[in-house]
Order: sequence, then C-alpha cells, then structure tokens
Amino acid sequence: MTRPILQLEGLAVQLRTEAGTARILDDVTFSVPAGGSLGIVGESGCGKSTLLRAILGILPRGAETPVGSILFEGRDILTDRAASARGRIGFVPQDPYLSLNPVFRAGDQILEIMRRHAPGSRRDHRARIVELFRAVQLPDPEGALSKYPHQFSGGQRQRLLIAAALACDPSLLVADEPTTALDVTTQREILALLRRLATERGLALLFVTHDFGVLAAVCDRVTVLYAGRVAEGGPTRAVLDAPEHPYTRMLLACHPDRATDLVGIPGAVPAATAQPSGCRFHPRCPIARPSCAEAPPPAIAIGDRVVACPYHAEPILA
Ligand SMILES: Nc1ncnc2c1ncn2[C@@H]1O[C@H](COP(=O)(O)OP(=O)(O)OP(=O)(O)O)[C@@H](O)[C@H]1O
Repeated sequence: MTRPILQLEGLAVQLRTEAGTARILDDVTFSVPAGGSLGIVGESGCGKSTLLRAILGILPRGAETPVGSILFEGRDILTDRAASARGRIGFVPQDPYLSLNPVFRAGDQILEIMRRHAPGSRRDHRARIVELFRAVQLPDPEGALSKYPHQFSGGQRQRLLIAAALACDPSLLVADEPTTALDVTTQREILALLRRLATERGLALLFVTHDFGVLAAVCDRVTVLYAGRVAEGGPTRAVLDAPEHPYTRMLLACHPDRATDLVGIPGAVPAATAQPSGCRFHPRCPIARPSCAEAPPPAIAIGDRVVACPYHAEPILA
C-alpha cells in the first residue's frame, strides 16, 4: 500500500464561544496516500472548513488544543512545530477573486512564496514560476509574470492560485471548494487540471466540497462528515452508487442530478454548541432507535468502507 501523506487519527476540535463550548470536530479519522485524492463532503456547518484549518494550523481564536493526531509525512503536526514549519502543504482557496492581492503583479506574488520555501536566485525563481504557469496552462506564461490579477479571467486566476499552491513544492494539496465561484465549463477545466497535476506529481489531494458531481470528477475516495463526525467513508464510486449511512443516502437523494422519491432532509445541522447526544444525526434520522441517542455509534468496517451506523442495512421509507 502507498504510504499515507496525511493521516488523521481521532481528531477533535473544540472552540470556546460566548454560547458555550462548540464541539466542531470529533473523532475524525482518515488518510490520504501519495497520489490519492480524498473528498470531504457534508452540508454547510458540518465542519469541513474547520478540518482544513486544523490541518493548515490556522484554527480561529478560542480554539482549544486539538485532541488526536494529524500526521503529515509521518510526523504529528499538532505537536511537532518544526515539521509543521517545513511542511509541504499547498492550499488552493475558494475564491479566486478575493485571494490575490490586486496591487502586486502575478509573478511577484508567487515569487514571495517561492523565496520562503526554496533557495535560488531571482532568475531561477522566475524560471520556475514560468514553468509552473505552463503546468497550470496559463496562456502566455512569460507575459503572465508581469500582469496584475484584474488582467486575468476568473478561471485564469484560479490557475494562478494553483500555481501559487505548487510554489512550495508540496506533497499535499488542500483545496477548499476551489471551483464554486466559476462557471460550469471553467469549473470542469480546473477540476481536470487539479486531477492531472495530482497524478503527474504524485501529490496527495484533500478536497472539500458540498457538490457530489465535483467529488466524482476529482476524488478516488470520500469521507462524509455530519456535525463534525465521520458518517461514512470509502471509494467515491462505491459510496455514490450504494451509500450506506442514512445521512449519505438522504443527502444523495436531495442532489438535483438524482431523481428519487426522497425529498430533502428534515431539520438542520445542529449548532456546534448544541450537539445531540449519541449519534449526532439521530434527531433527523428516519430509522433512528432510542438507543441511537445513547452513545456515538462506532465505525463499522465493510471491506474498504466504513459506516458509523449499526442500522445501515435498513431501508428508508419515504
Ligand atoms: N469561529 C467560530 N466560532 C463559533 N463557531 C464556529 C466558528 N467556526 C466554526 N464554527 C461552527 O462550527 C461548525 C462548523 O463550521 P465550518 O465552517 O467548519 O463548517 P463547513 O462545513 O465548512 O460549513 P460551510 O460549508 O458553510 O463553509 C458550525 O456550526 C459553525 O457555526
């Protein structure tokens, strides 16, 4: 088996807020091997962004020290600051319109990042940036160096941001819904680009999305989060074709591309300060039993999949 680049074991993140302790992530476990791509999906408020923040070491103020471990290239970046500082984690943000500094030329913005990570002369760095621009298929890579962000289209700006994420020579690329701000055609091109770069460079890719179409286009595996806990995980195709957890089944049934007789999931994701006892999905779950409110369900392994529901084989009646 390929070595994991990123491995989370029992990660829990809590935040002190005015409304009490927000239990945002609990017992999150998964791994991403070199060359592998994992998508994190779940409704808004399930903890996807907080998960990325924990990995990138940028949790908000009020966060308690996370519990569990985040092994990056075999070292726990929660405790090993040196590993974290040296970490080769590239980040592709959500919004290409907000994520570039409008007053600096594209080349200079990436030069800054490269200088921090790799030795070399200005000329070496510029040559490498042109190479990166070529790799992300920016038109006129040489000319792009001296352009300002507003001189690029949305898709080109996202390509610039991917080039910026690659500037630290990463072994892991973390992307937070990088195509939501783009039109469908551009979205497809950017997803294909990410997929190709990850394969060609042997990068591990961690991809956050709420869109199953995007997930299927990019990720070999998926982890479904619900209210900060893993509901289900496994190969993307298998999970999309035959979801096991009631949450995944209902979430997929509400997807516009899928016509089924199930409509929406009643209720809403609970506030992180008011997580239900036991299985956090039980108040919205049509097959919940009284015991579901008692203790968090353990993750059950089914081949190369996991599902956190002892009643996953039961039908859901509309
Ligand atoms: N700084 C904070 N203070 C208080 N609560 C927070 C904070 N950050 C996140 N939360 C809460 O943690 C939960 C998870 O939030 P998070 O942003 O990680 O979810 P998400 O799945 O990324 O949502 P979205 O898809 O809308 O970005 C939510 O209930 C949110 O209100």
